[in-house]
Amino acid sequence: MTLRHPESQYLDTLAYLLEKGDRRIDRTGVGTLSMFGVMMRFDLSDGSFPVYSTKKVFWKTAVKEMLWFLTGQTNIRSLLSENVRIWTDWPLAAYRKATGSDISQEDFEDRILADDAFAEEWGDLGPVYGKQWRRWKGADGKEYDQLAEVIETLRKNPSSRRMLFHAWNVPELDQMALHPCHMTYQFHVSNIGEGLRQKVSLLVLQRSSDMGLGNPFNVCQQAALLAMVAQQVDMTPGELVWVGGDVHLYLDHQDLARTVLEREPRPFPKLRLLRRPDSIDGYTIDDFEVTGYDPHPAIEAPVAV
Ligand SMILES: Nc1nc(=O)c2c([nH]1)NC[C@@H]1CN(c3ccc(C(=O)N[C@@H](CCC(=O)O)C(=O)O)cc3)CN21
Ligand SMILES: O=c1ccn([C@H]2C[C@H](O)[C@@H](COP(=O)(O)O)O2)c(=O)[nH]1
Repeated sequence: MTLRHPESQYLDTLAYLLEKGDRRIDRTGVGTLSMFGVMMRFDLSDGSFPVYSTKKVFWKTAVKEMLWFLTGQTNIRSLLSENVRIWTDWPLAAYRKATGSDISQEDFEDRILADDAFAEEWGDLGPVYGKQWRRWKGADGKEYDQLAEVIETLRKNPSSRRMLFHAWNVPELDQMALHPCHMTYQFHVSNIGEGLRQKVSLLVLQRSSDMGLGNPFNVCQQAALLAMVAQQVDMTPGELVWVGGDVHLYLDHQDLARTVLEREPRPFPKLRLLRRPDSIDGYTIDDFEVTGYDPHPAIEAPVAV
């Protein structure tokens, strides 16, 4: 028996959604085909970087979003200054609704970049991922750096079953532009005490997943996070285990899904980190070298807001 390409986990999910997905209305009003409960596993131990090949994935944009989470920032201004525009729709919708203005996305983005006060008032997404990962505010008034704690435990007590951070901060949910989708990141170390190099794996629980746009981004940025954490704790990256709750295909992404299903997956590229920064806070996009990425063409698709 030969193993199938790991990307077939993605493609099989899309095929299932197209054929048997539960057709349901959703918060955005677009409508989805959905299934509840999916697991995909990607082995990163040979340097593979799970960037899907059946459509071009803008992996740099996805990794830049992950680096932005790591900074703890929640304002889209720092994303825009890196030319990442995937979060603009939500503050833009809030601005248009509050002011009645019909400002274009470009003008809104230019103003966020140029005008400090405007950026502060209209560019913030509320206490989303970065805030919760790095500065979770406890009832005791203290701020908790969940990610730093996980890295510390990986180094000092790698057999722990308590190595996780999460973003589902109940009292702050209603201040967030969107509730966290990738909400729990749990780490696990194998090869402890066997004289072999230790391997660290990551399981992500994603309560809601847009398979057309979000999932290709999420899988590769989560693999990038695992590569960074592994490097920081001197371990080999093991598996990325991706678990989805409500896994869905928006109704206006059905052609996208049919197109990728007609394509033959190509080998995943390899990821190499070119530098070892002193801490998890030291990475930049230039540290990521991706070789052998030869995808089929990009497919444009609308995002449900
Ligand atoms: N409906 C929905 N789906 C999502 O995936 C999603 C949200 N909302 N809201 C929050 C973030 C924003 N995310 C996004 C938003 C847009 C793209 C997107 O448009 N991707 C295009 C172009 C990428 C680019 O311009 O660099 C793509 O082809 O992948 C991807 C992820 C992921 N999340
Ligand atoms: O990283 C992300 C962020 C968001 N999504 C998708 C999943 C859903 O389609 C929407 C969020 O809507 P909810 O009504 O809050 O579930 O965004 C994603 O796939 N990946």
